[in-house]
Amino acid sequence: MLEYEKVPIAIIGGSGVYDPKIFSDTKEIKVYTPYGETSDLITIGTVEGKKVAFLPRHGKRHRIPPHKINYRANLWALHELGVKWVIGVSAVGSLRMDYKPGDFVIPDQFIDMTKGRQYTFFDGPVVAHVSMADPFCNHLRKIIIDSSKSLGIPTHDVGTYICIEGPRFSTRAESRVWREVFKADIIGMTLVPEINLACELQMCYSTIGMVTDYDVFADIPVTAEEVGKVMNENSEKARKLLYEVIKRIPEKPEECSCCNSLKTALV
Ligand SMILES: CSC[C@H]1O[C@H](OP(=O)(O)O)[C@H](O)[C@@H]1O
Ligand SMILES: Nc1ncnc2[nH]cnc12
Repeated sequence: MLEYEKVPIAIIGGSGVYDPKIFSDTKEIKVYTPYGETSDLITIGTVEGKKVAFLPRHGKRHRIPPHKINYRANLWALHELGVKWVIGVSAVGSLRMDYKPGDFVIPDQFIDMTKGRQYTFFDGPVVAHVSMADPFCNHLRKIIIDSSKSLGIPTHDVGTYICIEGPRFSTRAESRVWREVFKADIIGMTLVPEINLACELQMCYSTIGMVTDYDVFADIPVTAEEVGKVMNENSEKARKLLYEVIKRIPEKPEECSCCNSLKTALV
C-alpha cells in the first residue's frame, strides 16, 4: 500500500472554485483508490502552517456533471491522506426571498432527492447504517459561521439543502414542492452522497453554500450562466472565508459524533 503525507483538512471546491489560491508550497498528487479515479489531482499545500488538501469536485475545467462525480473515490482518497475535516464549497439556489444571491448559508439538514448514485462504502458483506439525524459536523459548522460573520459576510446559520439529481434544474412545479411542501431553504446537486460517504469514513463534514440564484420561483429562472457569474463575483469572499476557517481549526479536534459514526452503525 502507498503511504501518503498526512493532511488533516480538505476543501472540496464546487462550481467556480477550481483552485486553491490561498495555499502556499503546493504540490499535486494522485491518490489511488479501490473505487477508481478522483475528480482531479489533489493539491496539497499550507495555510497558516497547516497542511490542507484541495480537490475540485467537477474537475479543474468543470468537466464532470454532478451525477457522474466519483464521490466514493474522492472521499476515499481524502481519507487515505488522513483528512479529518472536510469543508465542501457549493453554489446553491435559494428557495426563500430572505436568502439572497451573494449570501452564504451553512446548512444543518438535507433532503435527498437524488436517484442513482453510489451512496455507501458498505455494499456487503459488511453492512452499516450510519445515523444521519444531524448530518453536518456541529463543531465545523460553528467555526465556519463564526469566521464568516467575523468577516462581515451575510451568513445564515441554518438551512435545509435539498439535493436533486440534476443535471437539469427544477421545474416551477418541483420548485414549489421543495419550498412549500418540503420546506427546504436551498437547492443543489452535489451534497449527496458526498456527506454520507464522509460520515461513513468518520470525517467531520460541513458545507459553505453560496447562494447564486432564486432557483425558478423568481420571474427569471436560474441558468448555469447566472450561477457562474455570481460565483465569480463571490469567489474572493469564499477564499477569505476558507483562510479564516483553516486558521481557526484546532490542531487536535475534540471528539464528536462524526468521529464515532460507525460505533452504532454496524449490523
Ligand atoms: C453550474 S450550476 C449547477 C451546479 O452548481 C452546483 O455545483 P457545486 O455544488 O459543485 O457548486 C450544483 O450542485 C450543480 O452541480
Ligand atoms: N437553482 C439551483 N438548482 C440546483 N442546483 C443549483 N446550483 C446553484 N443553483 C442551483
